[in-house]
Amino acid sequence: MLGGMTELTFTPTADLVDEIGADVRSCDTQFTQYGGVREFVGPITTVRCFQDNALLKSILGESNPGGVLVIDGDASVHTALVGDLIAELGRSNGWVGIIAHGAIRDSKTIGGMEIGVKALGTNPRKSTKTGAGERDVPLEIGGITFVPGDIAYSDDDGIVLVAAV
Ligand SMILES: O=C([O-])CC(=O)C(=O)O
Repeated sequence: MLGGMTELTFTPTADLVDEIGADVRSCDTQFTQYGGVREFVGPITTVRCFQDNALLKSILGESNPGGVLVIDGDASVHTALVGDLIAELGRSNGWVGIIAHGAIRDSKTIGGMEIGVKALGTNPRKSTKTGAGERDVPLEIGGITFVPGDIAYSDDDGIVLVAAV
């Protein structure tokens, strides 16, 4: 046994749409791929924070093999929510993906890392580090609700959510 964690099998998002049909939860937001991994799947943890990244950093500091962190930064690209150190922290703790409704920095380095990272854009400006924000809350992004525990499938075509069984 490997700690009881069952690895989820990646399925292309277009195949999921074909399987699920009209009720599919596919995110309309046009994210850019920045990570070295372009296809990932995993149960989501959620966090909402505005131009402040202390809370998301502490979450990515928790061991979560196979997990995907969805960050709602209210679409602000004024500051970077994730840089190479935070992305590496997540990768080293088993996280397979980070989806940031906001900006990142150190994009060149992140492009060589073994983790999926999607974001709206980049900005080298740092976020504040007060810890403000909320975790494990439903997030409305791109016309769908990201509910903690949902399974996110992410690839070059988009992001599809499936309820956990
Ligand atoms: O510390 C930050 O605000 C983000 C950062 O640069 C990193 O993760 O490397």
